[in-house]
Amino acid sequence: MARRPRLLPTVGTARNLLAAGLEGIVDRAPTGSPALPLVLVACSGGPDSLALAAVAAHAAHTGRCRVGAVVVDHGLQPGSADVAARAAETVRGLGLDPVEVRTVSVDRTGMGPEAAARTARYSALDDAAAVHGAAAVLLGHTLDDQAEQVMLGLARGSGTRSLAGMPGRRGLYLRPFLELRRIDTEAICAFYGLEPWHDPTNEDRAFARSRVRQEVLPFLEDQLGPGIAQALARTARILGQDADLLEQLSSEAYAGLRTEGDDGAVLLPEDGLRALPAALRQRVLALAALELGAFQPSSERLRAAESLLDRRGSAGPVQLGGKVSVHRQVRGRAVLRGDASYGNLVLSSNGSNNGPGVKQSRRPTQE
Ligand SMILES: Nc1ncnc2c1ncn2[C@@H]1O[C@H](COP(=O)(O)OP(=O)(O)OP(=O)(O)O)[C@@H](O)[C@H]1O
Repeated sequence: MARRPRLLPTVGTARNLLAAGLEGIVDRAPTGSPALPLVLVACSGGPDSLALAAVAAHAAHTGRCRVGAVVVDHGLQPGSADVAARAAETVRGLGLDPVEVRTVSVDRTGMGPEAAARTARYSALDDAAAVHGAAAVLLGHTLDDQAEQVMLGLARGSGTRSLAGMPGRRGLYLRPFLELRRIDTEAICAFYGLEPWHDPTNEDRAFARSRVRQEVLPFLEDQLGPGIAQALARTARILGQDADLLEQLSSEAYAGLRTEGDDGAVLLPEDGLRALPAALRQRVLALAALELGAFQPSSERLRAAESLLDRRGSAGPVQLGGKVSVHRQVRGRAVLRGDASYGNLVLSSNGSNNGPGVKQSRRPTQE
């Protein structure tokens, strides 16, 4: 009989990471209860999610939870159905139950292929979690994925939230392996005798992420010394905490400043906005835009909105996206005195509520 290799320290670390991630989720039900919570592994058949499935199968054997899996077939490459079927068979072999293959149709309108596949995948995972009443969905992202994400964010000139990378937990979704290296997930697969599938698109230089993985990070490691991936992941953790704080402070500031105008418009007093640090001012403007139904406005649009505070008299509108615009409204007396502190920034949806002196058809001050 083939002897099982000795337990790798990495396997122990991975089990501990998963146990920590599941804390507060699986310990709600008593051990052995018929209503054990179900955890679903989102499994592509690649090394990261296959290692996660194996480690999660071990968690199921401890009797604390049930573990199933969802394999999504994006149908984008020839043979994708076979890859999905093989992944499903492998995780069934690990004892996971239920195991589902979901075939999705990827709508690429207005999106790159990666983003379109991601959107379709998350919608399938959301649905599977709802159908099975899952307590959590596990994703196999590793420290290397996090480092690549931060690097790509730096290259785009992103802000704090984006540079904070992927969260360890958001809603139902958990990423217990964010502190593991990709090389570790390969070792875990080898330990369990699993043969992961290697996605050829991960090697495709047409994708910026592949170039970061294959060329940029190895180059930086060569030039700056080892540990660059860990350093980038550490930056993500630090910025994640900073972003949480900034978001909390801006929510509080928004609640303190916001009043309602006519037709559902949101009024923000200029003197209150000016008194805020710049980092909060733009976030407060973004919160108002989000409340009115815009997507997260770009930093250029937010800067343009903020610059209305430097104008004399009524000004704008500046478009913030999603039919939400902002204009500066100054009361008559204030215009005469040139006293900006008497004005409001008025955010409204559908171009309604463009205050005195601002014609609806006027072009945005800045895009
Ligand atoms: N087709 C899929 N079906 C189910 N889950 C998926 C699928 N593709 C990705 N995922 C989930 O999203 C995570 C990140 O996916 P991504 O494509 O960034 O990495 P990957 O290199 O494919 O990961 P892996 O090594 O697990 O295949 C995966 O670890 C997995 O949990």
